[in-house]
Amino acid sequence: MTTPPVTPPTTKVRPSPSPSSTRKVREEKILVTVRMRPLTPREIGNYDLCAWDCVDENTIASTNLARHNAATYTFDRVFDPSSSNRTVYQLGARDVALSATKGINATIFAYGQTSSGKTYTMKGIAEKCIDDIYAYINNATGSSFVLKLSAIEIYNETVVDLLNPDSGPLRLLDDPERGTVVEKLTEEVIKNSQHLRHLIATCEDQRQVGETSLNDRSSRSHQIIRLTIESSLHDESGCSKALLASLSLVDLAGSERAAQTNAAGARLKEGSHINRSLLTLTNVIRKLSGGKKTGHIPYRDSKLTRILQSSLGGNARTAIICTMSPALSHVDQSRNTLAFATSAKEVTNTAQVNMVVAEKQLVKHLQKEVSRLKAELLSPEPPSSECLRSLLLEKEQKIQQMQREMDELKRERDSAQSQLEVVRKLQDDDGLSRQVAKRLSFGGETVSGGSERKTHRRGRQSIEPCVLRHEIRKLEMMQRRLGEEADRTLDLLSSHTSANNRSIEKLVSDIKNINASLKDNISVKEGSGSLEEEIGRLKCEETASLEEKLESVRKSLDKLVRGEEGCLDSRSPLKSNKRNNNSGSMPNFIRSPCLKNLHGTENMDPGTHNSAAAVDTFSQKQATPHKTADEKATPKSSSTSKQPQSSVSVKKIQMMFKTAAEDNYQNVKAYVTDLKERVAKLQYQKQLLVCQVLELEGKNDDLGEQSPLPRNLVFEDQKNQIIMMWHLCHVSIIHRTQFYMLFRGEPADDIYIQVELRRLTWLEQKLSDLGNASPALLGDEPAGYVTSSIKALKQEREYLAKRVSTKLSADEREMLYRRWEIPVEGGKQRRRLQLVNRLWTDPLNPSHVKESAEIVAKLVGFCETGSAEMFALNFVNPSDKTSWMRGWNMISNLLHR
Ligand SMILES: Nc1ncnc2c1ncn2[C@@H]1O[C@H](COP(=O)(O)OP(=O)(O)OP(=O)(O)O)[C@@H](O)[C@H]1O
Repeated sequence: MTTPPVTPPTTKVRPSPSPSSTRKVREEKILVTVRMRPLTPREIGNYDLCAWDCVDENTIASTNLARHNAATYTFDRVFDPSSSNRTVYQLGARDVALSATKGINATIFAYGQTSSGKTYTMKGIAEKCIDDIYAYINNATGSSFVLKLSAIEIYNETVVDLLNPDSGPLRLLDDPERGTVVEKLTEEVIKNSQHLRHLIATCEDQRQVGETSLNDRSSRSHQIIRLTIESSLHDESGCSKALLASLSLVDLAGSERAAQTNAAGARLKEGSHINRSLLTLTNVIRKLSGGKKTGHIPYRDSKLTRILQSSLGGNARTAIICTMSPALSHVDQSRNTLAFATSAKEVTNTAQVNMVVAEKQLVKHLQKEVSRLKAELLSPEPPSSECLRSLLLEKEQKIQQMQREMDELKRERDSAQSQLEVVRKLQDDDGLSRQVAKRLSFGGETVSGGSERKTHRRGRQSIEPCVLRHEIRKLEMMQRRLGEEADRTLDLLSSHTSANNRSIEKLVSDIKNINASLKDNISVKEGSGSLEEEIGRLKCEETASLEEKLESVRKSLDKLVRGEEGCLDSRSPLKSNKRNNNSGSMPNFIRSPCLKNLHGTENMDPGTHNSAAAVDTFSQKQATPHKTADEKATPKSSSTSKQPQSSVSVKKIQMMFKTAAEDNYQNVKAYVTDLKERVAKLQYQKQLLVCQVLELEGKNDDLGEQSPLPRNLVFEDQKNQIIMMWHLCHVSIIHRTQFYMLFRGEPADDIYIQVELRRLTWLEQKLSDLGNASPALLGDEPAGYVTSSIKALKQEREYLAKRVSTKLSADEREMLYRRWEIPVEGGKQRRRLQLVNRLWTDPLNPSHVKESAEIVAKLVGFCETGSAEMFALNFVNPSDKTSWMRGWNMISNLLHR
């Protein structure tokens, strides 16, 4: 199949400069779907359970999880493991992909942890896209199409041309018209669909070569295949009109890296690799999903987000297919994927048809536009009073809206303050404070990430003093940054105003004070001081003082904003009656530009000395608490009469509103919002930290004291955690059985339970670190340590299966086969193995666990009077395989007694 007449671009094409009203802008949310792949043979072999269920075509829910971990998510579409690539394409990508044939940019992403099926899905999507695009082209009459393909891979923030890998790393350039472009990127003109398929396969191969030469490179690199479609329509005059759009197919790196980086935050372990692009992608999505499009979106923080900027909240239609494994062992990663998908659902794009015109047409259009503007400029007609009135009205509305936002911010701040008060009070009350500490430190996110993540989940690990010290340092750093930021913002504000403004001076000195006090705090030497000192310092730290200072800054800002209102009010025919008490009564930086304009030389009132002096006198009056009778008697009109209002041209007033007021509103608003956000964040983090410190103190003080929870509840909770971790770490089922039978929650068992919990938590962390450090190992090639463990578990099951015939009577065997639904087919040996293979496979089902333990105990001949000391296992590094397996040897020795 060949493309109909290809028209090589004879003239350079540019985006159409036609007025926006003639270009249709389409606002729509990103299409977000989730695809759950089947369990892999490896996962099945590891007795992994399904942790998720596709409840209906939009909903996915956790299953097999404890109730407090249960969750339900809804998306535009959810694809269960039986869904084919065709279904996923048709319902999750087709509509978006085909937009590219109609001049609208389109992007399809696959996001998910490694081995969740991203590449599998994107290959299917690419295939189906090619079919559909060529079907469309073949049916379109009167148009000609030019298709071009480019492909890149981003690995370690290096961009490589997949169509010309020898070209080495490529640079990104900022093109004023096209946005970010990859310099010297090969773009192949496509001859036909076979050619396109061949080129895409070449890119895949290229990626595969990378994979073999550098281990798990594919799971760490992002691949972007971009198909550019230009469709041209020729009219009789010979001018051509064209639509130009691109379809980007993006296969992202395994998302566990983003999650890992997020979790660890600034405390990321040395040496671990950060995939900046993925982290930035999640940040960008998170910010955009908060409805922020005007604030700073960190597109420029990574190459991936720079290249795909238009696809994330910009001029494109976007579909994201989130892929996930159903396995219980990947439940955390799947949750991260679903959280990402949930954020992505909220992102809105503004796609539009990209019209391009030939140069001749463009020149014509621009000439017309120039003449129109010239005519407008030469027009002597001043703006009508109606026009002025509407301008004022608009400004007034802006002010009111800003006022409402300020009130809202104040309310939020007050509520944050009262929460802080509550926490402080709770600190005074020992008993209560510990409960709060528990709730806060186990329930929510802490300042730090990585290791605390486990603490939250298990709720059992203590926090190391050095960790807390580090957290405190981090808070201090953040405080310092806040101060610096405030300084910078203030400089910016000051640049808009007259130098003699007292309010600004006060603001400057307030912020300098804050900075000085912050620097004092930071002057404590890094690493010095004990934890107690840190806690003492933290407790008596002047949060309140920082707050007071910021409050003072805020008040200054409030004054400025009120002054701004006055500035406008004094000129507003609509508002001056309502608010003439305040109007024009405050010298301020918002007003200053107005005054500057008004007191310009051509409009200078001969009776006025100069504008700065006028402002100064005015501010002095304001500062004087008791006015003299004369001053009071001074008619208001006399001061306002000095304003050269009447002599100012309408155009100047317009200019004044357009520039000075607008700039100042935005600056004040952004500044206040930023301060508020940062203070709230710091307060929250401090609360968490204080609570953690309290908890630590409580643990240290009360070691041996009675737990606030009844013993049996604590034991049940710990037992369930242990059982789940046995399962996740593939621990010997004989070990599980003996432990389960021996320890029933007596006070003397505590130490063994604590040791087992710590051992398993550590082991699980270690295994997950190993897996995260080398994501390919989580796929079809699990880590050697895990493999050894699983192998040992299998051997143990085979061993136990042999004992079924000797240790159980025929009746007992039959009864068990019936109870455990072991099919009759397959012979005795097979049935025995099937029975044993089912033991200890459902950690969340207490009766299953109990029965499993009873059967294993019977098979091995355990009685409940075993020696507890055998459980004093060592903490060894799994890299030391032999010592790590020693626990196994102990168990197998038991078997051969
Ligand atoms: N929907 C599915 N149905 C059947 N098998 C699947 C499905 N999705 C993925 N697989 C299989 O799972 C394995 C991993 O898939 P794939 O390589 O696509 O994962 P990935 O997310 O791209 O991994 P990586 O990030 O490491 O590149 C492959 O063997 C693939 O064939």
